Amino acid sequence: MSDRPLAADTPAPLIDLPEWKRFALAAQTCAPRPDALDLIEAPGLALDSSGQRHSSDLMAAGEALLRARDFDTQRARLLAGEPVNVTEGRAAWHTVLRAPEAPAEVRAERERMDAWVRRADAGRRWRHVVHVGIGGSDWGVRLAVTAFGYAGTWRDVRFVANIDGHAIEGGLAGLDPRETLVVLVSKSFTTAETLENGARAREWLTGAGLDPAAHLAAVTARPDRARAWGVPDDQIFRLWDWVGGRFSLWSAVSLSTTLAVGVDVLEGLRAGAAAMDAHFTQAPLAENAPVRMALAGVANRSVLGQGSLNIAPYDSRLANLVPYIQQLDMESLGKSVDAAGRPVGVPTGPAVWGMPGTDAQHTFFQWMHQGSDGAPVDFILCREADHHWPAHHRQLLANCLAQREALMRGKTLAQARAECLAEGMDAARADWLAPHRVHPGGRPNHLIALPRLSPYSLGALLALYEHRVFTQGVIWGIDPFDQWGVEYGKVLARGIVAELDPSSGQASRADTAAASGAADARHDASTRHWIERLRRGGSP
Ligand SMILES: O=P(O)(O)OC[C@H]1O[C@H](O)[C@H](O)[C@@H](O)[C@@H]1O
Repeated sequence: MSDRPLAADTPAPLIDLPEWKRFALAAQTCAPRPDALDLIEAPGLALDSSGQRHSSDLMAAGEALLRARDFDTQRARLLAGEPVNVTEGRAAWHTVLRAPEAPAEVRAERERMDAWVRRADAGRRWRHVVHVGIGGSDWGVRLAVTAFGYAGTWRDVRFVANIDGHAIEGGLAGLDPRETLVVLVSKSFTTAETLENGARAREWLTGAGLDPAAHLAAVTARPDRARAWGVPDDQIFRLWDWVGGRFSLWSAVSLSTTLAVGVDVLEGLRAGAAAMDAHFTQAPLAENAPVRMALAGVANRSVLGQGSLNIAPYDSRLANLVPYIQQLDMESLGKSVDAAGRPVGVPTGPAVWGMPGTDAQHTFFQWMHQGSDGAPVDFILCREADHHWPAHHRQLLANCLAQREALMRGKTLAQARAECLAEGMDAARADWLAPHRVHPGGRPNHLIALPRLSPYSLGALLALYEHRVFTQGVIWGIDPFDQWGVEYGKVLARGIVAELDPSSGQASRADTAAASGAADARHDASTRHWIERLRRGGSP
């Protein structure tokens, strides 16, 4: 960790800035204007912000706010690989992983992995791939494999993330160990879930009479640990400390993606993301897609009090986009203090949730239309489908546009009453039913349209979200690249694991405390109760 002084990275408190007050006032006093089309054509996608509040005054206030936050300098520091992750004193240089002119060591590792995969393909090796990793070492790969391998691939890829033993049991069930490659992905190579699940897979290989080393590959920033764990050097692929886990799919973390759907997919993802990086760097702020999404996100969350953000991809192949963005956004922006440790003073990152449409319409869209809170929505669609049923695609697109229009337009009491009367109800019944059919409308949204779901457009989409998250971090003044909150629970779990083990000394300490009636100061009464009870397993 660097001892770099914080001062250089410490912005002024947001709420003290006159630019913030101007932005907040402008956001409060303008309305969404869906009749004024507000469209940006960015690489790989088009962003329609017509469903967000917008006005020339709000845009000018947003630009002034970004200037006050020294946005140009912060963006340049991100892209130059400077230590923008202030609390951990390191860079977040994911953009270089997809840069055509990447440093030699990055290019060399890309080539080494591609060559390894091509050799495996040529030899038709590894009918089954078991990808073991969690969080940033999992979601990007799941997303890409589902997006491009949705119709099946000759290699069967399974994902094992959870420490729940059922996950690894199911992940290995029915596979032929002789045909199986187990890919362990862990930046730190210390993550308990990944190492435990990896150990079960290794036992499974040994139990089948195989040399596990021949069936293991690893992707990590700590090749020394992977080597000590038993992975041969030529099957260890590198990432670097200066890449955050949730920003790492551009690296060898996507080994399983390339085994499932080809090295070209990863190349396409990188090319789309690199094009979005160039757009983020060069486009004027008013036409800069990530910046516009960030300004809308800050207005919705910090000014208008919207507590969540719904992601609605109208493409079933993008089912894993929701957890991917959940981690990207919530691990990055789920913080309440700025880089100097002061309260930000306004609500920061929203809860991110969602589900592909049209499933979502039959699950929670009722709440979006008429619930007391509602949520801003990012609608995502692909103009062209890759199947052969155009009528399905027309219905899918129609549903997306209709839901969006209903959320924007709403329906007044007078309209609802007139509708009831037109359906033949008498006036008394129309008066009674009409309030149930009112929609407030005015729900903020973006529409993001990809030409089709290509690796290029998906890469651009993911980079759009990465830069949106970064820009919101700059405005709020928080470090979007650390995740201290994840640590606390991990540390407590380590202690409780030992206490749950009936053979451990720690557990007997809890027993003794319970037997003597003395409170065990390490836990509250309820946690202590459950440790005791769960230690006994199924017995009463
Ligand atoms: O890749 P690893 O070191 O195994 O880490 C896996 C995951 O661990 C934690 O949950 C972090 O909060 C994530 O950001 C990270 O992606």
